[in-house]
Amino acid sequence: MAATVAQAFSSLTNGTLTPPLTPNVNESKEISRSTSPHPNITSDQNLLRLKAHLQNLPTDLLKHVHLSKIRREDPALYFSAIRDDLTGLAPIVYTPTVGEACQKYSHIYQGPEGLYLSIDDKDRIPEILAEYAANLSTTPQILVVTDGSRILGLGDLGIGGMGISVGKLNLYVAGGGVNPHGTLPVVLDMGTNTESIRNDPLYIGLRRPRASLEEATEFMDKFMAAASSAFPKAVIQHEDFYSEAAFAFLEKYKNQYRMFNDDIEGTGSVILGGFMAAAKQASAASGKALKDHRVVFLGGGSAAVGVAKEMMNFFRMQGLTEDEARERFWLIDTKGLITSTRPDVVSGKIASHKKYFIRNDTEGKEYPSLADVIEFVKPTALVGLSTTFGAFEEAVVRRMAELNETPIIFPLSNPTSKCELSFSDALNWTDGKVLFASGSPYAPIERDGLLREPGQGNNFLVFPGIGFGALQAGATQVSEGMITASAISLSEALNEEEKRAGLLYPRLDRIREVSAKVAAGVVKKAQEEGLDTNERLRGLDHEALVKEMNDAQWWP
Ligand SMILES: NC(=O)c1ccc[n+]([C@@H]2O[C@H](COP(=O)([O-])OP(=O)(O)OC[C@H]3O[C@@H](n4cnc5c(N)ncnc54)[C@H](O)[C@@H]3O)[C@@H](O)[C@H]2O)c1
Ligand SMILES: O=C(O)C[C@H](O)C(=O)O
Ligand SMILES: [Mg+2]
Repeated sequence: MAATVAQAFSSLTNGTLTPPLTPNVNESKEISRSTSPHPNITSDQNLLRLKAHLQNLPTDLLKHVHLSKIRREDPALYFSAIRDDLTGLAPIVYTPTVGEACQKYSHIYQGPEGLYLSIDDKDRIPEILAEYAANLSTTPQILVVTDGSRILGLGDLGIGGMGISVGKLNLYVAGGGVNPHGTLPVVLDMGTNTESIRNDPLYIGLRRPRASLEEATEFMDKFMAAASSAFPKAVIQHEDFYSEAAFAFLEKYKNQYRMFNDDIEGTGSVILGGFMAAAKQASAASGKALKDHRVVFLGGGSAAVGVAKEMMNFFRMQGLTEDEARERFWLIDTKGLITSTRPDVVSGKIASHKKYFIRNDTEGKEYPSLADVIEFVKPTALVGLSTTFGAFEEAVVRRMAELNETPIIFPLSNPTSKCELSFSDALNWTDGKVLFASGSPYAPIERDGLLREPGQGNNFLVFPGIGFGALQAGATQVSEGMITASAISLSEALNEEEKRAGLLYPRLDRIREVSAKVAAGVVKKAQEEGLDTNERLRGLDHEALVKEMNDAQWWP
């Protein structure tokens, strides 16, 4: 049985040429008489029908599946629905439902959604991509590529990772204004280490253990070279690679191709942006200097290390040196606080990406639990990137509220089933004092007659602007400076009303405006660093650049 099903889908994992997310679609507003069952059906009516149908579907996954079908058949209709209700539909087309869709990818599969490349075809990648490019009538501008090895906090989902590439590109279009015809989701199928997936008769990916990092790098080298040659102007976003591979690929390709890693750099940017607002509010309440904030991280993977490194810029902006800025951070992984005296550190077995944040000032004492570390550090901020549901327990959260007038608590793991702390517990256990942002969305809560709105510290607030800005600038690279510029632009995008309401991030219904500002910041920095090639945008001031970005956005 398994073999038959695998054979039936073998074309998928054989570098089959599949159309991009939304190929060659007729975008005319009225349906033509020849194809419509009735000449009076209008696009407005179709939109109303879609909204009504979605309301009648009982689960978020069914809504996700239905919307995926609409996206393939009629992208203008799909993106019109999202335009009208991004706040309501983002949780369906993106985090958290996209996580479940990736887990069940082979079960809900309705047809190809992008480019599926198999490691078995690694020697043919240049030909496959060249042929693919030759058959397209529109040129991809943004590629989101994953190997499915670490999808959100859900582990190795193999070819199911395609769902996340598609989900990210949905946000590029809806939030960033990229033309859907210019988006290309890619999954690199290198096997999966999740045995239950390999043994699932419906699984459409390669039934082999995941390739080693060495083999994967050989494949990636070919993919990056071939993709950059087939689509020379495109921006390539790396997504949800397991941490070791994520860092290895970023380091290898960063200066060579127009690429960035969303989990390391996009997340770094969005959390730096939110922390700038939170630290300001916390310092105003406590009188503590901005440079004296102390940040504890639960998690030592690509997201935690990427965010901590990017957040160091906050302290450098306060005048601290690199070493002084680094000393503001304490990282905890499954073995406890990362100290120079911990056995895996002493033996050199610790993963190389964690080494930068080893604490040298613990005098031989170890701090195995989060509660121990909180007592030792007395932090002002607590960040969760640990993939562990409920890891911010009541005692820890209450202690944060005792130590701080307004504790900053960011449980950022996705999806909701992996989140370290819910918004309601955060409010209850801090007596409403918390400055809160989570990776997956929570609904606002009324408390003491006030509507408390949680922040959503998710990289979707910046990656559309980073990619779009890099594209518009014709940037040759996506530099660290451009990433930091995106965070600063995000923090400056809060409007007066949002500031008065104490929000850490702009509201989602303004995402197009925010993305244009983020993109403008990215373009400006590319120009300053001499990485831009679009001469037309040179010499424009910030306002003019924002207008250019707005004008360049695609609307359904
Ligand atoms: N909000 C966002 O925008 C955003 C962006 C990127 C990643 N994330 C989320 O961050 C999470 C981590 O991603 P990653 O790539 O770093 O994954 P990872 O698996 O590489 O890292 C997880 C880290 O957490 C540590 N850990 C696990 N359980 C722990 C526990 N109980 N106590 C202490 N440490 C523990 C592990 O040792 C590891 O260092 C995922 O859930 C992902 O969805 C969120
Ligand atoms: O996909 C998301 O929602 C954010 C992030 O990229 C993640 O990996 O969790
Ligand atoms: Mg991700």
